[in-house]
Amino acid sequence: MRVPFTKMHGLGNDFVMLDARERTLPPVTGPVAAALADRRTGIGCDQLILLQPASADAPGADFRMRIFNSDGSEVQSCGNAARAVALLHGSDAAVETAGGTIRVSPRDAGAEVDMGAPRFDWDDIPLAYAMDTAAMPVGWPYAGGTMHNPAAVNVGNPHVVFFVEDAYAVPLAEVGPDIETDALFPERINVNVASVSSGELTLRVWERGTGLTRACGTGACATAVAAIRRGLVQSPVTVHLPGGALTIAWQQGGTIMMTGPAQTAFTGSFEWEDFA
Ligand SMILES: N[C@H](CCC[C@H](N)C(=O)O)C(=O)O
Repeated sequence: MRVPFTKMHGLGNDFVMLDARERTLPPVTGPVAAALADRRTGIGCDQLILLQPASADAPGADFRMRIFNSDGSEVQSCGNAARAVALLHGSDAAVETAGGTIRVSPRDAGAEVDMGAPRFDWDDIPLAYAMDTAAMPVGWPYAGGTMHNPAAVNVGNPHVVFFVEDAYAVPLAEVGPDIETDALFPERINVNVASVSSGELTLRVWERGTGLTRACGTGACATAVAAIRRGLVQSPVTVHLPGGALTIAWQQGGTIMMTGPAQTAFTGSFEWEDFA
């Protein structure tokens, strides 16, 4: 079966988009997603995004977005892909995800997304046992220092956020995998390292199931919420990632609004049987 795809990205966090809202595709499994995501033997992407008709679980949604990391793991949310979906869909939409229903609105060269409300309870992250998620009594050493007292936030998917002097001084490719797979995080975790300067955030992310990416929308949301909770910045806040900047707005008790760019790189097609 010949299958069309659209290659898109949000600040360099890239996606292969499969649109099965009006056509039937064979089941997308973890191994198929990982094969398509492979940058040498497949199309290559950080995440594979599958659009389908909304399920009965989300009556108010216009359609469903499923997210597969490049390791094939299916996860609950993807902020940069939400903006790409807004661009692809071309109008406002309520989008069902495993992390809850989000609302996307195309904006000039990008989109605004209501990512829903963050959750902070230890068992909502989830953590393996009870702990204060505003400043966790844990630390991880790395060559040259120790990162400690992170925050944990669930923004549809799980994030741990470390605030450090210089986000670019942390060897994130070394310490990220250890934290991602620590037993404290039964569903693994996305690892955010951020620094604060002039009321803005500088952020780098080791993504669960993918590794270092040029940008992470949910990471920007989680980090902004954690920084606002700690009084380090005010809302709305600009978050500078390696691939570019996002604007995140949030007030205690409300939902997270993320605004930023999204782009289409190219379109193509592939033979399903070559990857299944
Ligand atoms: N790696 C994430 C999914 C992709 C999130 C990221 N690409 C974004 O823009 O939010 C996870 O396992 O929860």
